[in-house]
Amino acid sequence: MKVPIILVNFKVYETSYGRRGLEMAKIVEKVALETSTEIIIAVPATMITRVAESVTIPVYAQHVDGVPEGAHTGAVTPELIKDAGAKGSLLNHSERRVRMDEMDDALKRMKKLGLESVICVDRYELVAPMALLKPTAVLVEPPELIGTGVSVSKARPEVITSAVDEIRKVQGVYLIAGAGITSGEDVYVAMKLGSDGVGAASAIMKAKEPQKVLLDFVNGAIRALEER
Ligand SMILES: O=C[C@H](O)COP(=O)(O)O
Repeated sequence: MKVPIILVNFKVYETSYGRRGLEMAKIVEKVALETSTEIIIAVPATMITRVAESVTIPVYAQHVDGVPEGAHTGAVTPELIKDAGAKGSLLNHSERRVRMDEMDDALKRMKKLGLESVICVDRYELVAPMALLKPTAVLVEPPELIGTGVSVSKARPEVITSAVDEIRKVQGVYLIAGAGITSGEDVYVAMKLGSDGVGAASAIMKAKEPQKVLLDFVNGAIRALEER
């Protein structure tokens, strides 16, 4: 994982799967290559192999289950996503919670498999406790702003600054901010407040011109880094 971190969560938007999902992955790859910036995409589990075989950017799962191998119908385990070609996964997104004991187990197995991990939390108070589990990054997102187009950078900047204070208590874990990130300015502000990057979904997945939006994001991130 490299700073600036830009993580595009495909969720299950209609642009996330099939031919359109593949096209979206290619668009993200194009922007990543053109700007020499790493952009991570978290795709539906059913798309991991197809996408990972088609693009050079890091492909993540959106969720993993901490259940052991064996009789667990429908589970998506760390071993399965690794085998499918994923480089990492989100864990505990507010739209896909994971029980604490399962998260701990999933994380241990992900580390063993060399997979990156992004634990999502819905409030800054959970940043340090989750960072102590030593994921690659913690993603803080106020759930009420997710998908609204009203960014955490503008509406709840104190969430980012408090989360930055929390992540500093633990060495070697990145902090990502998300929820409602819509423009390069939102990315710029999130990073100026001290985050290592952003997570975003709707602004890109629902955009008429996702390439333009993403390019704006990357430019905002680069501008913030240059001013550090
Ligand atoms: O993982 C991504 C977040 O839930 C942000 O979603 P959003 O950009 O649609 O607000």
